[in-house]
Amino acid sequence: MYPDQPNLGVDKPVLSTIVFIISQDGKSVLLGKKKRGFATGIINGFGGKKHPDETMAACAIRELEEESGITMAESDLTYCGMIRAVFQRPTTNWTMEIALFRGIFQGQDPIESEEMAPSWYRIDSLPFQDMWDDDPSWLPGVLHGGFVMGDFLYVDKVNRVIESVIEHHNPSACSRCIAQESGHCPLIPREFPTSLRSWIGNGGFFSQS
Ligand SMILES: Nc1[nH]c(=O)nc2c1ncn2[C@H]1C[C@H](O)[C@@H](COP(=O)(O)OP(=O)(O)OP(=O)(O)O)O1
Repeated sequence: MYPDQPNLGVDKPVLSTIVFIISQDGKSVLLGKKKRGFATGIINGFGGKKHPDETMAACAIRELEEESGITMAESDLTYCGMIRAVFQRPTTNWTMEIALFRGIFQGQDPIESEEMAPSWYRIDSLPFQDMWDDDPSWLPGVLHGGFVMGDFLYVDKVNRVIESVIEHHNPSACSRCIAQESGHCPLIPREFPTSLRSWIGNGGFFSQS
């Protein structure tokens, strides 16, 4: 689960992106199974680490094309939130901050890359058993047009969230939250856990804004 460089993300968060391409009927999403490197075997949208000289949106466009062959303009993507994953390690933790984007499929079929094997999945039956542990708590909302900000603390070397806090800015878009009139995701604690704050360290995208 860890990237090759053990010190990456320790002093300041690794900034990265994910793009979710949604079918024109709104019922399916294009995802890819990671074939190599960090998080091999995990199914996710297309994305990766931001280069120093680019914006998050430019990174999203570049990574989408590198991993799926699909070309899109920045204006075709909608920014739909940010999640932060803190990975707990015995002596140091490291952090990844991930900007989320949504786009509508424009007819260009994806091509398998050396990094990702793309497939369409129905939004009402996403393959959560093979996805990141945080995804069930926010991805349905984002795929239905919502906006999310979330923090997740991961246990050492395991794809398992041990603490989290999440805010759906458009709670009506998330079916899990519709079930709870409060508008809060039932999967996460209502109060921001102070213990999670202490794991976050030196801040990054969130603290810059
Ligand atoms: N907790 C998490 N939940 C989630 O949904 N996606 C996560 C996640 N933690 C990381 N990711 C995603 C964000 C990003 O799209 C991807 C990590 O990017 P990679 O390490 O694959 O970057 P690159 O494609 O730049 O890799 P290299 O070219 O191998 O350096 O994993």
